[in-house]
Amino acid sequence: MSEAIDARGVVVELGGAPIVRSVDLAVGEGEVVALLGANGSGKSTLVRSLVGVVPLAAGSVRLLGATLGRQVPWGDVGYVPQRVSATSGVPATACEVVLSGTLHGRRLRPPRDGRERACAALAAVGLGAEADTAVRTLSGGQQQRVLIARALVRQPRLLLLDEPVAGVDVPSQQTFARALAELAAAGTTVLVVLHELGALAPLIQRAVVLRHGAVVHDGAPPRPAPDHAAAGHEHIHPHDGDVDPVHDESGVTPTVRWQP
Ligand SMILES: Nc1ncnc2c1ncn2[C@@H]1O[C@H](COP(=O)(O)OP(=O)(O)OP(=O)(O)O)[C@@H](O)[C@H]1O
Repeated sequence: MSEAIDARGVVVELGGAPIVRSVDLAVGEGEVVALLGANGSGKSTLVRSLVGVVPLAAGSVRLLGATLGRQVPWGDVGYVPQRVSATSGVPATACEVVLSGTLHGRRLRPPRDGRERACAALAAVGLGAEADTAVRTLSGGQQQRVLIARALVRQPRLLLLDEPVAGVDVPSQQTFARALAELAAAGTTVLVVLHELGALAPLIQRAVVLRHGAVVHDGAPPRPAPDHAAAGHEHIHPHDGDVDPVHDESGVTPTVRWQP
């Protein structure tokens, strides 16, 4: 299996402090991997370094077989940052924002079927009825879904999502999970930062857990104990192995919450 992401010895320093500490991360083509960890463990910073938004202090990254830089086929890469208000001041409709996702490199005009594809991508995140709505009038959660649709419309080979469903209502999470499942079935590689697996749990094949900027677990995703997963309860379960997958920064409290 060739690697869609091949990161070796990645170190990121921000404000003079090491935030990501010598991370090796290989994600094979077609894999769906969750990046987990407590607040401040470096998940966003790692993902940002993988797409070149923050510079590497050391190490190397290859995406889709190319060294990070202009050689990467960016048209095949979708990236949705953690919720930002980047769209809130933009006088554009949801459809127009999504259409901009089809533009990259030398492609300066949307494809002929652009609107159709944009509408399909909006429908995939539960916003089919909002295509012509000005994004600035949408809620924060809806704007985040517009950005997800903007990444989906590329029909990317590699999709990096930073907490895509944080603050999104459960039905919309499920709609999004279905869209992601379709992409994954079509062979798209997905690296998704999550606090909880939630609606995406059935898709996640592997979990990488960061703590203090270093990988402390890379393997099976945390899963609920079946006899405890009664509806309406929130449970905390350590992983089956000898490593608890997510701790708070004190290293004491497991914080993998399973919501049935
Ligand atoms: N630009 C910056 N300058 C200095 N420190 C930063 C910067 N950006 C992030 N950090 C610090 O890096 C650490 C990791 O942040 P990061 O956002 O990557 O963590 P995270 O695991 O994604 O957290 P969360 O789950 O809260 O989003 C935090 O301590 C944060 O304060």
